[in-house]
Formats: sequence, structure tokens, C-alpha cells
Amino acid sequence: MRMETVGEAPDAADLMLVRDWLDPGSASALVERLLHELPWQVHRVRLFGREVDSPRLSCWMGDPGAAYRYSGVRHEPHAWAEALLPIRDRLVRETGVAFNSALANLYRDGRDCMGWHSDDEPELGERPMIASLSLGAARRFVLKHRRDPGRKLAFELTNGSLLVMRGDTQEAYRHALPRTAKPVGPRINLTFRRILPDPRAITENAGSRTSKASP
Ligand SMILES: O=C(O)CCC(=O)C(=O)O
Ligand SMILES: [Fe+2]
Repeated sequence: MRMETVGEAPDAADLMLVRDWLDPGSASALVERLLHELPWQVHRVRLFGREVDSPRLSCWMGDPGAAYRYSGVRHEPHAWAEALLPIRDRLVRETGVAFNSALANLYRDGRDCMGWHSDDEPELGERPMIASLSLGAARRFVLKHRRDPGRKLAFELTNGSLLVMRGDTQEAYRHALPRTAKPVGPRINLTFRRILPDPRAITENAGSRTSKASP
């Protein structure tokens, strides 16, 4: 696997970007399948204390029991899409992390986006590894340090690329997928996550930070 390190020193976005983790042909074919096969929904997110529709379509998938919360409500995941099983298995093999869920996001065009947030839900535990597979149109991904906003990173997530975020990345940085005025086709992003079995056991150590602070 050819790795391209885009992180920096301690305190520290610990990132690994693998271009063409999936070859572009397979990645494009997967977009077509997932566009039609996933039960896409508009998720609601909390923004400055109000609930609003998120500007994208989403679908949570996972093993039975890998329940997750958003906006204070516990949700059971949809079953894994058949097309994603080999991908999940390969990621588990290559990372050694037993991913049991994935959040799929569909950015229909350049107006769809994701605001600044960290993937720091308590059920992910501390220093989670998140494996993010991008399919379809290339979009710019940005990270900004929480306490030192001058520390920024930005790069393109191209068709078939895999971004692995680890270590202190969620703790130290927030990330976003900005909207763009350029004409762009649909993009699907899959973030593979490991949801820990009993979130109640870990809530005391987490949750001081807000997550999904913007849509
Ligand atoms: O679409 C992306 O690349 C980012 C998605 C993301 O940050 C998330 O699902 O938490
Ligand atoms: Fe995220």
C-alpha cells in the first residue's frame, strides 16, 4: 500500500492518505451502486441549539447492536450494503481495527457539504481510528486545529482515495467538507468506525466537547 503522509508533528493531525486505494473504475462503479441501493435520508443535526436538516444525504450502516446517537436519540443502523462487505473486510485486515459501522454521506453537488466538527462521539472511545473512503467527484477536505486556528491542512479527496485519521486528530483538530461553486458531480464518502459495545461505560471520559456543531 503506497502511503502519503499529510500530517505534521505532535498535537497533531495523525493522517494517512492512500490515493487509489480503490482503482478509479471500481470506485466509480461503486458510486452508481450505492446511489441506487442505499436508503438515503436527510439526517437532522443540531446547530446552535436548533435542529436543522443537514445539507447532504446520509445512511448509517453497521452490525446489529452497533447503535449510535445523534441529536440525543439512539438509532439502530441499517444492515450493511452487500457491496460494502468486501471493502469493510479489507479495511479491517489492513488496519487491524474491527470496524462495525459506517456512515455514508452523499454530496449531490457542490452545494452539499459538511460543517466543522470532530468525530468524537463518546461511543467511538478515545483516539478513535476513522477510515474514510471517498468515491466519485473530488472535493476539498480541510482540517483546523482547535486551539490554534492558524494550523490548517487542506487537500483533495479524489475518487478511490482512503484517508485514515488516527491518534489525537479528533481531539486536536476539527474537519469539514466545504461547499464549492465549481460544478461537481456526486460524491459519496464512507467513514468506517468502531462503535464500542457499551457507551455508558465511557461517557464519563468524553463529551466535554461538542460534536457536529455545524451542519
Ligand atoms: O465527506 C467527507 O470527506 C467527510 C465526512 C465526515 O467528516 C464524517 O462523516 O464525519
Ligand atoms: Fe467527520
